[in-house]
Amino acid sequence: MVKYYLQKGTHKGLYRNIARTLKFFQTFALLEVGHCAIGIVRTSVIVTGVQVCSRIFMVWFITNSIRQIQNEESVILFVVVWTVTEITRYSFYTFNLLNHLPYFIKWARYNMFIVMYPLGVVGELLTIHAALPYVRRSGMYSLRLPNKYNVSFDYYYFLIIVMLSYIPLFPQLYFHMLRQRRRVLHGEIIVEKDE
Ligand SMILES: CCCCCCCCCCCCC/C=C/C(=O)SCCNC(=O)CCNC(=O)[C@H](O)C(C)(C)COP(=O)(O)OP(=O)(O)OC[C@H]1O[C@@H](n2cnc3c(N)ncnc32)[C@H](O)[C@@H]1OP(=O)(O)O
Repeated sequence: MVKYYLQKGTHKGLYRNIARTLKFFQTFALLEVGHCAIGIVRTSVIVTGVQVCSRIFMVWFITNSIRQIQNEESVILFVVVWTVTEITRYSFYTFNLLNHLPYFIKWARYNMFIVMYPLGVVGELLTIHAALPYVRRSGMYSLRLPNKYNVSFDYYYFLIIVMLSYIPLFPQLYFHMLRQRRRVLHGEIIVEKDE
């Protein structure tokens, strides 16, 4: 991403450039949910599931599907935030497994989210908001009556519901991380409700 920006001097076209890699790795992250479900990783399936599904949704059903929004600054915002977050998170896992975890990586894993999570949410919500006019105009992924299934679905309103669902869901993820932070950095014993 940095190389692209330095070479082109603009963020326009950056999403197209990284789209294939982004789609591959974000989809691959579904394995993380499986790992929690079968107990390889000791963390909440619900928290991990919401996190992974919201990203897959952003990648496939918003950014990849609506070409007109791919050059929005908000797309770059959430992509940069996800990237920085995952570099830190996977460095943490790797060094942890090697039993040589530098304190600054542990510190970064359990502090950076305080700023990165809200920034990621802002990027995602602004991107969905930017998509709304195109979705309304094109009627994409919508099913209008009459049809042979006798079912109607309006993707435009679905997106509004998705945006509203951040209000109850995001605090759950954020407080989960705050609890993890207290456990790992301050040694507090925390009992998760959904475990
Ligand atoms: C149909 C559409 C639906 C849409 C719905 C929309 C609603 C959306 C609501 C809100 C969406 C928010 C969107 C935001 C997205 C962003 O990412 S913004 C960027 C900032 N993001 C973050 O900072 C993410 C922070 N969150 C997390 O990291 C997560 O909560 C988590 C990864 C999902 C879970 O982490 P946690 O419970 O803290 O578990 P860990 O501590 O990481 O792991 C537990 C133990 O397991 C070990 N481990 C885990 N994975 C691995 C691995 N791959 N390899 C090796 N080891 C692993 C880990 O070391 C821990 O071990 P111990 O320390 O021994 O316990």
